[in-house]
Amino acid sequence: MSGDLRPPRPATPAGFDPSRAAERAADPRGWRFPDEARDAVYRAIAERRDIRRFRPDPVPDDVLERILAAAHQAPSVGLMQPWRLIVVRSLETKLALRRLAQRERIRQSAKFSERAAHFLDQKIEGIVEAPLGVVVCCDHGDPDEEILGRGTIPETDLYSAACAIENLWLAARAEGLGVGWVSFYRPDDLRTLLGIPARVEPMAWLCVGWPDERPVRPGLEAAGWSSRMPLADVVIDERWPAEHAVAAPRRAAADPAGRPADASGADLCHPMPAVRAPDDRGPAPAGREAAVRPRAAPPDREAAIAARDRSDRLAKPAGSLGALEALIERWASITGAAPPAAPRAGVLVLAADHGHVVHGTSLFDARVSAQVAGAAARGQSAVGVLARHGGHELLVADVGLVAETPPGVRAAKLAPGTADMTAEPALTDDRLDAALALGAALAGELAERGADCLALGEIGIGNTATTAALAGALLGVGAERTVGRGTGLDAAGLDRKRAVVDAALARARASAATPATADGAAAARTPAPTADGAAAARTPAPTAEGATADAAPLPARTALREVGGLELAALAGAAIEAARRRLPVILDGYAVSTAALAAVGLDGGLAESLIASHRSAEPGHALVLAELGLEPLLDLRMRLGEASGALLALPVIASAGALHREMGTFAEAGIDGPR
Ligand SMILES: Cc1cc2ncn([C@H]3O[C@H](COP(=O)(O)O)[C@@H](O)[C@H]3O)c2cc1C
Ligand SMILES: O=C(O)c1cccnc1
Repeated sequence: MSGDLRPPRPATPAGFDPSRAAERAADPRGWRFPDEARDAVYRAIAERRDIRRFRPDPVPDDVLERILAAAHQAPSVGLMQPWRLIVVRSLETKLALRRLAQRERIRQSAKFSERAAHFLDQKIEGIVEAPLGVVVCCDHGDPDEEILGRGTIPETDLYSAACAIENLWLAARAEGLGVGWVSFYRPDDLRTLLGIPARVEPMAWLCVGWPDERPVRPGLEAAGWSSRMPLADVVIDERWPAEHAVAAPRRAAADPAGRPADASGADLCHPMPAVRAPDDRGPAPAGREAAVRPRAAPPDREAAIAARDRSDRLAKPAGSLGALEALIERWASITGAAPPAAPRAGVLVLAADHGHVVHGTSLFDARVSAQVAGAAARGQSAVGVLARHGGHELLVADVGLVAETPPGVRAAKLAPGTADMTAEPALTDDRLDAALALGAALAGELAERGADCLALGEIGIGNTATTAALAGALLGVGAERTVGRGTGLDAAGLDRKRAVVDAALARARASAATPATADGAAAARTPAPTADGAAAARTPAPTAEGATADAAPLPARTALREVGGLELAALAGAAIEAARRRLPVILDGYAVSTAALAAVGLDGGLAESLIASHRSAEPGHALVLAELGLEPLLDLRMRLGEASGALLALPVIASAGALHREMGTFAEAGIDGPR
């Protein structure tokens, strides 16, 4: 017993396992996992995929907690644990992020090939499809706090948070959960949406849910985009090789054999952060801004998923109907079903005049508005012909013509035109309210008469100048970006129109910034609170190219009141009413789309009910559509108005409906599915 003369074993140091030095020396590999467990780790790594399609089934809380705990076990420099994990379940938030991502995609679309655009499309849809969003943020904390290891490399907190993302991703794979990393948004947009403070970096939106695809190799590789580089290309012996001898590591070309390896799972492009202005789409604002309460019906996710599932089963290559598939899904999410094979539109064309035409903002005289409205009602103008041939019900209404209401046109005049927007607010608050209500009533009337959707149009000499001012006010940009030729102004006319629009914008911005007055109109002049509680007039907005805007955007109600017009305000009311009734709103050109942008400012939920028919030749239209996150179905370089573009898109919508409803599935048509 006393034969063992070795000194007593020192106690195991705190935080270590009980192995002895001799044991470790005898079996240096003794710390490894049993083979099966080790293989499972490598398998999770090798079979991790960036997932884009998700089932709607919920993720149980215990599974979610395990993957969040895995993220939280990531290594971090100085044990700073900078990650913050925001779990998002709200459909409203997911829809809002999808809009932001769509907006970025449209803004940057020129940079993408068709293939890239397709990948991004799918990625963006994943935001809404996945039951969960996990936003991984990095809290930079106090830069002066001493953190081990951060001294020379300040980005170490980001590196650490990236490890947390990978941990979550691998754990999710082991659980059978899919993760899709989305970074196609402006960080400031996401900050505003989720109330994230400026010192915190939103690094990734992770879509998390049960996958509705089980890819054996990366999507980008399957599409022949690129493939995993050989290990030897990325591992360097001892020293960086001389640059002239070996080309810098680059992405490998596609490997047609498709080795089962992964490529980047992250987005194709990371937009530079830019300052994004809050708008007035936050909580219902106080005072007059609140006159129109959010009323849009929520999207029907189940119907949208059912439509997508059917699209996938139809006898065609997956996704081959392109934008029509997105259209069908949107229609289903609005109405509960795919488009009918012959949708009947209620065509609402609202006519009014504009005070600023005295400055020569149109090639035509104000009296022409009523003449065109009369011709429309008689079936002689463009919308008259298209509505007749399409078999759609057409309602032309005078909501503010200077001339007498022509025969055949609904008499609903609120005023003989607007005031001159360069000199005073184009509308009073009461008139604006009346116009919103009138548009809603007219839309309701068409809905009651059985319309499947609402096609919106306008008539009003000078209304492209009003539209340019409204778009400028809503987007925080100047006339340079929003004014086009309208009915066909020459260069001098264009200059005149720009000057008028800039003058109106300057007056409107000054008026909106004026503090309270005794007449009680003050509430309406104060920028509405935004999602993060700040004033709307805080920061300039990014413009379509991502540059900084000229000025702070104005709240929608303020913008409508300051520049008008009566038909645009009534169109906004009509769009809101249609969305409440689950009717798709088919936008026409520049004027209608800008009215819809104002309507979205009054009721954010409306955005999901909009369908863009065409892109007008008016240059500002693209800006407005991008802001709405909408891609038009057609681009025919039209610049007519009246709802002509909306009616031209209806046969496309009808065809999408017919295809969706009447094509056979692979099984029905006896066609073999993909290998
Ligand atoms: C004959 C005629 C028919 C039209 N139909 C639509 N518009 C379109 O042009 C007008 C807007 O352009 P601007 O701002 O340059 O005046 C609106 O009436 C719009 O509906 C017409 C214009 C004219 C002249
Ligand atoms: O795009 C439009 O809506 C438009 C363009 C020019 C004239 N009227 C309307």
